This record gives sequence, C-alpha cells and structure tokens, in this order.
Amino acid sequence: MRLTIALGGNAILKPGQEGTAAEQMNNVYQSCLQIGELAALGHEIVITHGNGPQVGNILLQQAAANNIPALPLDFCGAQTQGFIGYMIQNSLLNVFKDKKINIHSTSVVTQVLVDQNDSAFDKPSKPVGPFFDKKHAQKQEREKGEKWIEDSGRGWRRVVPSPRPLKIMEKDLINDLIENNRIVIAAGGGGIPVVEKENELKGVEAVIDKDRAGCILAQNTASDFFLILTDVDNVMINYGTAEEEALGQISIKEIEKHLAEGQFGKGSMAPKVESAVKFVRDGGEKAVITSLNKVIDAVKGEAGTIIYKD
Ligand SMILES: Nc1ncnc2c1ncn2[C@@H]1O[C@H](COP(=O)(O)OP(=O)(O)O)[C@@H](O)[C@H]1O
Ligand SMILES: NC(=O)OP(=O)(O)O
Repeated sequence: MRLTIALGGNAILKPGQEGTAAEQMNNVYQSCLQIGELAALGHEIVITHGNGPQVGNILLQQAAANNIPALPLDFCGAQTQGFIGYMIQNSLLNVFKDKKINIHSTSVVTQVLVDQNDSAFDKPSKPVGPFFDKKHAQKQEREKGEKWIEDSGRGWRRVVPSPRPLKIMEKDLINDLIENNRIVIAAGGGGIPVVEKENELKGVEAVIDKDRAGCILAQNTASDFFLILTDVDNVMINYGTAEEEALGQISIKEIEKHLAEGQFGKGSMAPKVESAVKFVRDGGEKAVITSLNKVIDAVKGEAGTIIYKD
C-alpha cells in the first residue's frame, strides 16, 4: 500500500522541550523507527511534516539577532524543510541500515501555490513557536503588533497567516522519485507558500497548514492511506473535560457533525479532521488520525480515529 504520512511539528519538537538539535533528532529518530517498520512490511511511503514550533523558533532567533537582516517567513519555512528533511533522511538511513533495507529517501524543497486574495492573510490563525503565558502574549501584541491565541489549553502562541494550499508545484518531480523507489519527504511545513503574480511565482509571508497540504500530497501521489500523526492517540469529543471520549472508526457524516459543533481545536485538530475528511470524500481509501506509537496498529485498522466514507 502507498501511505502518505504527515508528522506533526509538535512531535518533532515537543511542548516543554528547549528545541536543541539533539532533542529534535531523537524525536525524529523515534518516528523513523515506526516508519522503518512500515517500510519493512512493504509499504511505499511518502512523508510530510509540520514546522510550527521550528519556524516560530527561527522567528525568535531572528528577533534576537542584531545587525543581521531578518528573512521573510517563506525563507524561514524553506529553512525548516531543509533541516527537518535532513533529520528524517539521516534517521531513515540509520534505521534502514540496521534493518538491512535498501531504500533511499530524499527531501524535495516544495513550493505550494496559494491565492494572494485568500482572506487568511488578514486573519492570522496558524500557531508557531513555543507556548508562553498570557502576560507575554499580551505584551507582544501591544509592543510588536503580533497576534497571539490560546492553543487548546496548552498555553499562548503567536499566530501567522495560513492560506489554503491549492497546488504542489513540484508534483511531477515527487512522483518521478516515488516511481524510482525513493521515500520522498515533501511539502514540509505545508510547503513554501507562493502566489502567481504577473506570470511569476513569488514567496509570501505565511505558514500553510501541513495537514491540508498533506492531503493534496496524498492525492497527487495516489496514496491509499493518509495518516496524520500527532501527539494524541485519537480525536476526542468533549476534549479536555471529564466527559472526554475518543473517536474510533467513524463516518464522514458523523465526524462532520462534531466538527460543526466546534468539538475540535481551530488551529490544531479541526484542520486535521477537515483534511482527513477531504481525502476520503475525494476518493481516498482511508484516513487516520493517531499518534506515532499507534501507527502500525492504525495501518491495520486497529487503532486511531479512522475516517471512512458514509
Ligand atoms: N477534539 C480534540 N481531540 C484531540 N485533540 C485535540 C482536540 N482539539 C484540540 N486538540 C489538540 O490538538 C493537538 C494536536 O494538534 P497540533 O498541536 O496542531 O498537532 P501537530 O503539531 O502534531 O500537527 C493535540 O495535542 C490537542 O491538544
Ligand atoms: N505547518 C504546520 O502545519 O506545522 P505544524 O504541524 O507543526 O503545526
């Protein structure tokens, strides 16, 4: 089976961790152990990954640097594709060497087309960087004109514009690599957002949601399964309350009812559910939202929130 796997940025850099290279490499290596198991079972694998924590850290590093020009958000996104891609390639090489699997992986610096008139440019919604307290968030809003939100009970985070992905510009190249038995890492961080202006592609300041771009990647690569891996085993209803309940196998109709009720975090779980639903509604076989630890069972249909056609 061909699987597109979307790795959450928060799984690569967990809330509360400092963000050292060693921490992130270790987290990625743990993810790649599971991906190695799937490759050993004979599955073809396409990978995308988040970059919210990482791109936010680059913005903080830039703000702390004197006399060095800050680079725009599309450049920061490209940087994260490079170093997160490196961590995945490095980890997969080490995992495959141990398992004696002869498959190579490569990262594709990927541009994703967005609409320059997307209303998201006026309404920042994508959380980036570490979690802070409310006081810090209010100070940044007051002094820097930034926008901050409370993120699913975990603390306050800066938000940036997150337009809808329309098209993966490197689609054909990605498919050529897959046909040549490569594990491709693409559309990292949702892809580098570009708009079409006077017949040219130009980068714009935004961070695309990687689950929405991941859905297009899964469709463009004719994947059977779209797996969204995050830090919870299941999507929940009444999340964070005493009545919290995990969703298992669920139809599009049922999960859309919960979506309409506002059961899923706006900048976190809601885009995952919408992306999973879109993949299945448009003809994909199955979409799963689960944690890394459950991925092997999820592929067998035995764990996670599995969305199927009504
Ligand atoms: N209804 C819900 N069920 C489960 N998790 C939810 C729900 N609503 C919001 N969340 C939050 O969504 C988070 C996962 O989204 P996010 O942090 O964006 O993940 P990632 O970085 O892995 O892509 C969970 O850690 C949880 O705090
Ligand atoms: N770009 C993006 O969606 O990143 P996260 O998954 O880390 O939020």
